Amino acid sequence: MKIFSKAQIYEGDRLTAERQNISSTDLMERAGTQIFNWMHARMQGAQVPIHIFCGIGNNGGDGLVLARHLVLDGYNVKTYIINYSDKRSKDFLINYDRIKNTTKDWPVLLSDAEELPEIHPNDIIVDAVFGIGLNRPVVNWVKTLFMHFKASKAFTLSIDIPSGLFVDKPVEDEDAVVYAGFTLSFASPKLVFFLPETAKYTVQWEILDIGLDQEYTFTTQTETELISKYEVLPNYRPRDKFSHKGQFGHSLIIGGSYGKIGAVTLASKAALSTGAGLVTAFIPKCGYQILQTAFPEAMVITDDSETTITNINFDIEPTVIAFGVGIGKHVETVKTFEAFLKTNKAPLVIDADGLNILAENKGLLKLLPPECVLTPHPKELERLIGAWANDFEKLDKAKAFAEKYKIVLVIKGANTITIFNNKQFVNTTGNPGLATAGSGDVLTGIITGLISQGYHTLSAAIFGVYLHGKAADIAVEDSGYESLLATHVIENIGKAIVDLFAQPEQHEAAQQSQEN
Ligand SMILES: NC(=O)C1=CN([C@@H]2O[C@H](COP(=O)(O)OP(=O)(O)OC[C@H]3O[C@@H](n4cnc5c(N)ncnc54)[C@H](OP(=O)(O)O)[C@@H]3O)[C@@H](O)[C@H]2O)[C@@H](O)CC1
Ligand SMILES: [K+]
Repeated sequence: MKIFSKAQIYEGDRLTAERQNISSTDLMERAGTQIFNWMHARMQGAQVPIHIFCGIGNNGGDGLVLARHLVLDGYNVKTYIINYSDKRSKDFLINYDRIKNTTKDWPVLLSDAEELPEIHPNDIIVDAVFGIGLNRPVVNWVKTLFMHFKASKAFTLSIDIPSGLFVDKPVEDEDAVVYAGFTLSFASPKLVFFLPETAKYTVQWEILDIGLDQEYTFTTQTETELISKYEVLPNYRPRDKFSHKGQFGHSLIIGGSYGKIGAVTLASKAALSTGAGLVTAFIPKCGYQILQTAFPEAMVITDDSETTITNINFDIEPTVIAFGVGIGKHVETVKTFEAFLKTNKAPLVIDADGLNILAENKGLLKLLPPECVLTPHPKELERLIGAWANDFEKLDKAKAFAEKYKIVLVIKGANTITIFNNKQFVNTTGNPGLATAGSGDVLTGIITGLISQGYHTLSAAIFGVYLHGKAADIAVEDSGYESLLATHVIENIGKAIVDLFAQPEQHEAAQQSQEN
């Protein structure tokens, strides 16, 4: 799913009105009506007190449309205007008149924090104070109002975006943002729903289709894409009946050190479980028996050293090489890595201490093969690109770094973001269970296994991150978050692949067609 920028959303709204020959007021009516339908389907007329807080721009206008429909349908509604500015938008004013004329229900005007209404924990708050038009910090009394929402413990439904959250800037004051239980967003989710510092402002989100011009939404290129099943499926490479293991490549996993042979075992298992034709592990001598016993499907080549990697030397022709899991940073390891990079021609996936070696020897970066995959977690990323002040600066620096060295950068996190060529792909699968030992090794193996069978490194990174998260999502159904082991993720890669082709259950299908 595309994530549109603020400018693209405004342009989409404008073009839609123009091409469909409707007014912006009609589009607002659609938006507000969609929210009403969503609430009505869930509330079925329940008389829970609903407090609707409307700003004076178009987000507030959406709130007024919703309020009008709820009042006309007999809901228990109280509407407030948050009078933070005199610059009321045209469509706000039209809907302000409409609610007064059709319902005789005059909204309450709030201009300071003295007169805040009482809100009970079982009430519902609808937050239509600011939308994507927020462009500066909110004034103090509005901040107090947002804190009042939070303190009430009432369920909060935000329209389009939690008020106080910028679309394209970091939050400076955490109290000046609404904490939403649910956000109903128009046209596309906002990038901030997925970034570590701002994801917490909405527990859940859903997209409401307001019928934006289809040609515009299909043809517009976005900097950010949200990755779910429907984005990875078209890139899936089906196998034909007469395929043989020679077609799926040979993965070489270079890594391990004394006490860390498990990392290579996990990565090797994951590569083969994702479909690599053959897997060879290149490990220190001490790991020979361990690996052959723990994972007989893999072949093993040993280094000259008993405990570390000191001399990368093999006579096979791997399709892809993974470097770094469990490897350590021994000076001999660094030396042999440099020598290896100078002659290597195979696609490369680098993880763990492989990344730390790069960070400590930045001269090696220019030796990386084109479109090399790097999979740092935030600490490893910081060592590579330096510290950042906020998520936006992090993404900017990461994009510049990826561009400079022409690499595919996989930033691991709750919503892993893959960066290549100034585009960012935000993953949607995965869960807190993945915060466990070895889960990164498994991801390295999955990505390697995909490249091995012919996926382009970028597709392999995006698809691999998706599969890794999905396998974990399936696994936690049995294990719960706490008991999830990296091994369980490997065991469920197959189910994650099968799930790509699962037909949705009937109720899911109905919901999807409603959403589309
Ligand atoms: N476009 C369409 O057709 C559709 C749009 N839709 C809806 O419109 C929403 C966007 O509406 P919007 O552009 O009117 O902005 P909104 O967020 O309501 O803010 C209002 C104004 O407040 C101002 N302002 C900013 N920061 C401020 C601050 N800290 N303190 C005080 N004032 C501040 C700033 O104006 P300024 O003062 O800078 O001129 C801003 O313009 C969008 O999220 C969606 O819900 C849907 O109906 C679908 C159709
Ligand atoms: K809002």
